[in-house]
Amino acid sequence: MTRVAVNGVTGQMGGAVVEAATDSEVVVGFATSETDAVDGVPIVDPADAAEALREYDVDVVVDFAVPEGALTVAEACVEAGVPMVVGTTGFDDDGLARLRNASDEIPLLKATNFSQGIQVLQRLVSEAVATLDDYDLELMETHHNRKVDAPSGTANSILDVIQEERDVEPVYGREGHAPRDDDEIGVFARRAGDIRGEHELVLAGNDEVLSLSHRAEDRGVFAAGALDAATWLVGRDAGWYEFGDVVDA
Ligand SMILES: NC(=O)C1=CN([C@@H]2O[C@H](COP(=O)(O)OP(=O)(O)OC[C@H]3O[C@@H](n4cnc5c(N)ncnc54)[C@H](OP(=O)(O)O)[C@@H]3O)[C@@H](O)[C@H]2O)C=CC1
Ligand SMILES: O=C(O)C1=N[C@H](C(=O)O)C[C@H](O)C1
Repeated sequence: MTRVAVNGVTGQMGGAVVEAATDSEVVVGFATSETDAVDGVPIVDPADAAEALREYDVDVVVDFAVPEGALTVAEACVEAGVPMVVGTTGFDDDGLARLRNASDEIPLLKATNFSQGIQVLQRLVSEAVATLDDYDLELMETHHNRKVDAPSGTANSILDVIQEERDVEPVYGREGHAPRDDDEIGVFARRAGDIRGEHELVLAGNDEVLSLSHRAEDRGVFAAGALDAATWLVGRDAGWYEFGDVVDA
């Protein structure tokens, strides 16, 4: 069985990963709060992660935490020579560069969304934007009221896919006198209740509206995808990998 360490083990996604790990074994977790164990998984401070990765003979780390915590553990993975799956979102450019540096030394797979449906949505978005190349584009995402980063990592990834096809400028949450330019894309983030994650791209023009959307109904979908990615990553060469590499394999 693959021996997994979970970064952010006390969080919503950390708990979902522990629950979903039936074909792999979660042997240790990292979190800053002073808790000894979650569901029988011992918890270690991220500052001591490198030592714990060796002590618990970890094959791969699965991370759903906060950017600073993910970076601390990525550096521990480099020190201990352990592959890492990064699910945390909200990195700034410096954080992303530090992850890229880590991937020079270890296999590192980063995804803003571990659902297979979002993989397909991204392909559909690419085709729709390339084909309906003069339609207005508007991107919406909705998440639970505890989410701290906005727009979501997934919305930013969808925006990247769109910008590969068309030179559109994002306008975040319009207000006031804000007439629309042809080459802008409105981007909107809503936060409410316990909504697991919804994303929608609307393309409108030529007296018609096309809506491409995805809704996650349970965090288990992300946890299962991340664990699949973790198993796939063990034994790979150092480098930067994405969830599409796993799904297409
Ligand atoms: N890629 C994907 O498919 C998905 C990505 N996500 C992303 O995963 C991340 C976590 O989401 P979620 O579980 O809902 O958030 P939570 O707030 O529920 O959990 C965050 C976790 O991070 C821990 N943490 C805080 N600071 C540190 C640190 N310095 N080092 C290590 N751990 C730390 C917290 O525990 P403590 O305070 O005890 O340290 C907690 O366990 C977010 O960035 C979210 O966007 C979420 C779902 C799917
Ligand atoms: O914080 C969440 O919950 C989620 N975060 C990811 C994101 O920022 O895109 C993925 C998913 O939408 C759930």
